[in-house]
Amino acid sequence: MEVSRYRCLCPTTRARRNLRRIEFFQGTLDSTSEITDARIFDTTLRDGEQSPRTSFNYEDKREIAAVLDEMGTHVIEAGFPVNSDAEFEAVRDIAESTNVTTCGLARVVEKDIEAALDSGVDMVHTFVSTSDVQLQDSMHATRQEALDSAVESVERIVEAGAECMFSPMDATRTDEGFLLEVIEATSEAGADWINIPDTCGVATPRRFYDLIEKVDGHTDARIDVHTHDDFGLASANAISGFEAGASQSQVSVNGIGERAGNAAYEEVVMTLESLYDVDTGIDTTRITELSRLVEEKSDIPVPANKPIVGRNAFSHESGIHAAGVIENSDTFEPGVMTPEMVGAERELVLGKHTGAHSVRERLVDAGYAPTDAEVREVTRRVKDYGAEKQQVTMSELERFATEVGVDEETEEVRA
Ligand SMILES: CC(=O)SCCNC(=O)CCNC(=O)[C@H](O)C(C)(C)COP(=O)(O)OP(=O)(O)OC[C@H]1O[C@@H](n2cnc3c(N)ncnc32)[C@H](O)[C@@H]1OP(=O)(O)O
Ligand SMILES: CC(C)C(=O)C(=O)O
Repeated sequence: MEVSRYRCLCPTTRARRNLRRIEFFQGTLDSTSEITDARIFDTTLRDGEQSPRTSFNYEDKREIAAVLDEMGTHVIEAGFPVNSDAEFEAVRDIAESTNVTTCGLARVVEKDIEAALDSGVDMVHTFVSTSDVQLQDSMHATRQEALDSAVESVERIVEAGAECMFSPMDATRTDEGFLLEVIEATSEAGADWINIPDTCGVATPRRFYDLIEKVDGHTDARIDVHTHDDFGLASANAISGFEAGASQSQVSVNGIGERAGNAAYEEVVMTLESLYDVDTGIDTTRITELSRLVEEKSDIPVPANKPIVGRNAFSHESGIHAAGVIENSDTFEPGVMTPEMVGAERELVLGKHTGAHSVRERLVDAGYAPTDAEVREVTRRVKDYGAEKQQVTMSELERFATEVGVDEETEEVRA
């Protein structure tokens, strides 16, 4: 029930934001939840594009990559070069036209790795299944074959001079002894990054923390995590990975990706910034713009209640909440995250749950000078109208004000 935008309740400057953080977190950030190293690897153009029924054309990929680059994203996985000529060209173009570290995906297959290297990306991300179910029924390979091809692939990438990321696919459903053996072997072969993928989204934050902590003890490579949202835990697991020592998380804008998707760019970045006090270096004020761009290009609508980028993320209809927010937005918003920080706007929405404070604010904002009795009467009409599931727009509010006979504010009053 959108009716109006409510701006400038609480000016947000970086200094104020930092001050707030200190107030909110005094004594609550203990050493186990500290995150010191946090980089963002965006896979919107690779895993995000694997969303069923989604495909980005060349221009879409370029446009999305340009915004991610301008925002200061650390790595962009531009695609899977062996997929097709069009994909190869798009990846090559992004590698050439951006300043960011670019990455291309490759199976542990020679032609995939050569295609990725030829595309000119800075980093090649190679992966092999390590869980028994995938080895048996997807790759049709033994553990030894998977291990050998992983090592050979890493060696080839390192020899070619590209940065190398290795993923034991389905790590969270892999026998732990074998997982550690593959990680040790690929690390020795020269992998710069070991990515731990929760391919089928079965990790929980606690279990994922334990796994990342264990992996950290078996490699000198930097650790990256790739989490899926089958149980709605992708972003929580990504953060848990950071807490356990990972340096980087793979995310996608709006959380798009295979099945239920990946950890969401906006959720992971804002959690790091606002709840862990990490300066990611990313320009968060463009998050809403980025989300709208990916929504349009992917054709995957963002749910209204999606954290940070959903239409309702900074909207208030309930009377109690709106009344509090009118005085101080920290009353019913996180406080450590404001709409300004993500390039969004706060909205006071009028409907069945609206209270008098909100109505008064909207009327005054629109140039009226209502009495208390008039506010009560307009509020009654707003509620009745809203209860019929009708949208209470600004023009409805003005109609109610006219019907009730609310005076417009005079020059004298204004002075
Ligand atoms: C969890 C992930 O997101 S993994 C990434 C998944 N992304 C994609 O698949 C998107 C792009 N994929 C593609 O364009 C195609 O699947 C290609 C080009 C990679 C391969 O296409 P095709 O040769 O037609 O094979 P197809 O896709 O039907 O089957 C996959 C093949 O890859 C093999 N495979 C799967 N994972 C790996 C791996 N990590 N390393 C080596 N081979 C692998 C399978 O065993 C199967 O081999 P087979 O053809 O000998 O049976
Ligand atoms: C390629 C790998 C990292 C992947 O996308 C997954 O396991 O989900």
